[in-house]
Amino acid sequence: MVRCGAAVLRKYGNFIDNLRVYVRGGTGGMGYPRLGGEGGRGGDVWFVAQERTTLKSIKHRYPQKRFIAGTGANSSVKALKGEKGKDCEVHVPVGISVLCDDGMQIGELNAAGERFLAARGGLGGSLVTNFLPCKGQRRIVHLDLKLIADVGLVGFPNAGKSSLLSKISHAKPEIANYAFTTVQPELGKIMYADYKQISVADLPGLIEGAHANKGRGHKFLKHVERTKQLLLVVDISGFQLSIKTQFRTAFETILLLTKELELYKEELLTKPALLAINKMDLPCAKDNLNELMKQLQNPQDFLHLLQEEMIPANTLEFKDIIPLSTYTGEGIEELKARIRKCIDEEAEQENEEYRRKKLLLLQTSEEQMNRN
Ligand SMILES: Nc1nc2c(ncn2[C@@H]2O[C@H](COP(=O)(O)OP(=O)(O)OP(=O)(O)O)[C@@H](O)[C@H]2O)c(=O)[nH]1
Repeated sequence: MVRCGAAVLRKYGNFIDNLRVYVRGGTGGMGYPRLGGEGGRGGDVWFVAQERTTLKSIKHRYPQKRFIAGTGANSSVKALKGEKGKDCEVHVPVGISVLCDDGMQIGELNAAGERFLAARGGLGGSLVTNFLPCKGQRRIVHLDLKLIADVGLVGFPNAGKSSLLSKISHAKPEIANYAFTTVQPELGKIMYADYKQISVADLPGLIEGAHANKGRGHKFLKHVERTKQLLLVVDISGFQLSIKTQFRTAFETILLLTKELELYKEELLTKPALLAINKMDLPCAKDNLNELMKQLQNPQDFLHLLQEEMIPANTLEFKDIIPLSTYTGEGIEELKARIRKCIDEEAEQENEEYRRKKLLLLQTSEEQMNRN
């Protein structure tokens, strides 16, 4: 069991999901005025997405976090057109957003091999520049990592997300009866008999007010953005962060989680969602579940139990609700099957959409050809 905040901080210190770096394109080469020669263009700085790369490893290898491309070659009698400077390629993890210093997003790298031009090299000296070379583009950018996983586990601390992740996948997260045991996103994979794999990310401890960056709010809510499916995990016996905070029933917990997601980004509520109700082995769990199901069927009849600011404007529509216990294993296989079904349905819908668009495109180009 992790007992003190120091341990938590130490573990968190291992995970980096944002890195500020300086990039500079190479300066162009000198032109050759007498012979009208043109200097080589400066090299460019590229970010290239690669599996198994972490921001931490970049920081470790390049502690100065400066990436500068090569200078273009000067024009000479032997080579009137100078050679281009050497490009600088920085391998970054998949799932990176590139942001300017003012927070504006300028690029995204979502698959291995994707490239982003971070800083363009300067032009070589030529007649236009009076044979003087131009400097390369220079700027500070932020590499912001958002995990890409098929399923994101969303729940308040102690709901049993880590326990669930280790039950359904091969991940070995830290588990303890202590809120915020999970302080960095943990990834696992569910393996199916037909070798299909579905990745699941445990997105650590949301708390009330996470949308306003309370706790580690934004740091983790941003990871939810790139998951295809949400799996809300709630403790059937309710949730209380500490003795100083109010106790929340499972129903209240679900509404609060919905509210946090909604306040952070409304679109998150349009993602397909499943609800896992954990700790069904506890005494009174069955009675609590009956009560909760009644509340979920007609939530509007129970909203008076909540303070107004806790009520989300929209509700999450759960594709399935699965009671389970990570202790006894009840419901685990069913959950795995439901996750699979939901992901497959989504993929089928995407394929259908793709086929429809392609057909439309074909029809339009055929019509255009006929008209010509
Ligand atoms: N009775 C019971 N306890 C459970 C069950 N699943 C998890 N727990 C316990 O609940 C506590 C919290 O479990 P975790 O898996 O660490 O919860 P978490 O949601 O990952 O917590 P954070 O890391 O704080 O976000 C631990 O003491 C677990 O042993 C369950 O099915 N039944």
